[in-house]
Amino acid sequence: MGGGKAVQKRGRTQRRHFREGRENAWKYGTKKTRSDEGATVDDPNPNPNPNPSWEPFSTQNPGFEEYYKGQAIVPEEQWDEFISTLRKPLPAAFRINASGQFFKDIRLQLENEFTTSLDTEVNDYETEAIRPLPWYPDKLAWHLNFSRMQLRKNQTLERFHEFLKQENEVGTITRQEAVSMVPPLFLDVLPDHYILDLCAAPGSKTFQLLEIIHQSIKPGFLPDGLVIANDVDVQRCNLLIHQTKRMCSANLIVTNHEAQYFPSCLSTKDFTRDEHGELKKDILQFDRVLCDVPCSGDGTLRKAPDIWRKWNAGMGNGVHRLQVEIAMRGITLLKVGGRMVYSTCSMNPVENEAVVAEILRRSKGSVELLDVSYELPELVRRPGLRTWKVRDRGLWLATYEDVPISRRGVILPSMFPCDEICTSKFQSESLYENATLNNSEVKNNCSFESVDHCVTMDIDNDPKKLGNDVTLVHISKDAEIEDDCKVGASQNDLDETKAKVSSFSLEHCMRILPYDQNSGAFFIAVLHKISSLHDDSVKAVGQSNRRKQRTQRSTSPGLGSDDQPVVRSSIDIPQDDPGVVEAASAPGPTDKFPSVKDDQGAVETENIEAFDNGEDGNLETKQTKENLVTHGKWRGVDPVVFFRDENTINSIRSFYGISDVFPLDSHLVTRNCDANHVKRIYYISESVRDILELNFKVGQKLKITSLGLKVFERQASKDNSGTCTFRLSSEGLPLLLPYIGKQILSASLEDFRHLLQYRTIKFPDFVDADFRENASTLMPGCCVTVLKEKNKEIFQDDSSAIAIVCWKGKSNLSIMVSQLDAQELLERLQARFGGQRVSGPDESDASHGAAAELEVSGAQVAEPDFVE
Ligand SMILES: C[S@@+](CC[C@H](N)C(=O)[O-])C[C@H]1O[C@@H](n2cnc3c(N)ncnc32)[C@H](O)[C@@H]1O
Repeated sequence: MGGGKAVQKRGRTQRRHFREGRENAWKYGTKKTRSDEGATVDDPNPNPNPNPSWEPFSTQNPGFEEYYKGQAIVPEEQWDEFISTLRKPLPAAFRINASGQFFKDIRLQLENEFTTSLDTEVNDYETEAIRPLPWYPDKLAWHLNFSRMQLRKNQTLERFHEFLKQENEVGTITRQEAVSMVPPLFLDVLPDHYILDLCAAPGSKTFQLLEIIHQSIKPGFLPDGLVIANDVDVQRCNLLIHQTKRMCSANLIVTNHEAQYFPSCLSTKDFTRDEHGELKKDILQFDRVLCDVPCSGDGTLRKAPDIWRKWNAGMGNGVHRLQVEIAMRGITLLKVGGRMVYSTCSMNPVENEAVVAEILRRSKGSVELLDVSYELPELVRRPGLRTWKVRDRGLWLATYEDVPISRRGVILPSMFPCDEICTSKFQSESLYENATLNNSEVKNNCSFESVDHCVTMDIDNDPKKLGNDVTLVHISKDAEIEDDCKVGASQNDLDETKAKVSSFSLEHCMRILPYDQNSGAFFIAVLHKISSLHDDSVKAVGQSNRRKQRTQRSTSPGLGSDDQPVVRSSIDIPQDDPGVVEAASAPGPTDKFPSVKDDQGAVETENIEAFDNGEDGNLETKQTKENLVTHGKWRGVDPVVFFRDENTINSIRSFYGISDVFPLDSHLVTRNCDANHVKRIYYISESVRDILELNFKVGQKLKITSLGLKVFERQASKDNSGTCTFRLSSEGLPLLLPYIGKQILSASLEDFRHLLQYRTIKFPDFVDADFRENASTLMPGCCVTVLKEKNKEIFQDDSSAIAIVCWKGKSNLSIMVSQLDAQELLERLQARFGGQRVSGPDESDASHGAAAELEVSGAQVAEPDFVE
């Protein structure tokens, strides 16, 4: 535990240093710093400071300039504009959460109130202070013509800053780099799509994907599709869980796998026939796959200027192979007819065009690169390159033949723009076998902090907040970065005529450059799977998968059913499915797992659940305990179990009068096998349930770290008589609201506001006599209060219905809404219905609140948020 605290403290100090350093970079602008002096082309940092985190960031790196000039990434005459834009701070951007109840109000507020007031106040800017991004649909994404630092420092922007902070925290907006919003838009997602986000953390694109599938779904209904968001890094998975929790989706599964080995889930046990008599395969394949792969991150230079100092050509080379493997796994898991987007926040052709070309080469006509020039026409982008070079240890290499033998394990044929046939010439296993960069080596070689091109919230100074600084752990590996620049003294005599031009139509790829629309840089390619992959297309990847599995088997004793021999069934298993494991010997659908108790007891379970809920206090406990569970199938992650305790389900249904139309059976899950000790119950959509059942059939190959929407939480009150043991959760309320028939009140605007303002109100203090009466005669315990709008009947399934979870005590009614959410709701009500701006109990003279007796106290009843 102590260790955990120390780590936390160190993390905070590091983050503070990082922020200070970053701000200095902008303070000093592009002025030379000491570390720039005497820098040569091949030595970007000749004067390494013993404490580099204190050094103001240099925005110079001659190696960088030479590399990208050499790659002709921009026309020569535009170079100065390109490089000077890279040295300027990145303007902030954010998205409005389109599935939020108040998204139209927020958009209106931006269009009217803020656009005008900011333009007037901030008069030293030539262009508009804020504007919607022209290429983002429905004015849902906005660009600020000032940086995050200016936002923090400028007094006239303070109110806007406060607005952004609050809205981001409650989840109505998400701060995200503009270019990072692009890839999901090219996926062409529909609400019934099964989507796999292979490298998903910290989750900004996952959030977008969820928004798209939830759009236009009526309250009380769920989309048919789902998103599986995967990331190899468990800590970053937790950021993703935190980030996407604000979306309140029952259609999300978060998994923790190396994307290149993302499991195949194919059950050969329960094959059924469809209406045409065809065998229906029970297999996990996706309509859409997003491969937003780890990369060198030099497209985020404007946001993370420390990359200037770290950048070298080896970073892109070092991550190329992993990128190809992840992309090929994505293609393999994609349904025929499906679409995959490959993207990076790097400008480097070795990480971009070279990877796309290798996908096309390996898939031998089964995959095509789409021309999407007609989509998002207002987004300025440049065509992909057809020719490029590779740089290794100070040498430019035009073709693979130029690679010294000693470097052939690191510099791969697929990094060059060779044609389709060059694969067979080069793709011998031995070459790839030699390239043994594993994930941790890759981590050391590339700047993972920059891959976080989502800015969760970095505009205030709270170190507990999530932001791009969270990934600082990956910085400071400079010493381990193979500095290619130090080896070769200067340019070699490259015979430019030898450089090949790719035979693929790589101009269909898109490169977004910073100076075109004052943004960061990004690379996007849209691929379409025309037919199943040929057997040997996946061979390279498949073989390495099996090699990997063999290694795992020999090193980790408790791999569970993943550890079964690979058995192919006689039934037609798609060829593009490496690592298929027949499910015959796996447990059938069940809600108990024999190994669970052995691996982790209930205590561990509860801790992980708590962590899942963003209760930071439990993080250390979880981490400490997790250390104990270092092996075994679950390795620190609790398995998911269906919650089928009929007594509890019936009592919940009856207490809240939940209509029979709303299915609870087989849609509720927990992470605790012991029904008597379950603390939280989650709701899963039909699509998620199907995947979960398939996962059971195949022996739980998917390592699920989170899924579902929290709908009920256990409570214990002073007086248990007649009260349901589970209360409603705020996250789940919008889904359940249309089906709730009991324990529901409708309040006038005045009483509703008072409740939000004072949090607890004694019955006689309510203004509306009917409300007073109804509230006092309700069963004690959890209940719902819906706002009764003037001249409007309450329609609970009306998407505009505003409701909150409350607690009915002996003599008062209290809200079970966090302070921040209450404040936000008060402001939304004020914006929508007018009236005075009121604030929560902290700022007011809480006479009602002070007088009220808080009967929901007793720490077990509510989360700290709800207990005053
Ligand atoms: C570019 S970031 C993804 C950003 C994310 N898509 C978003 O929009 O928020 C790349 C992610 O890949 C993850 N990663 C690195 N290697 C991986 C691997 N082998 N398999 C899966 N994820 C990996 C990193 O942990 C990192 O979170």
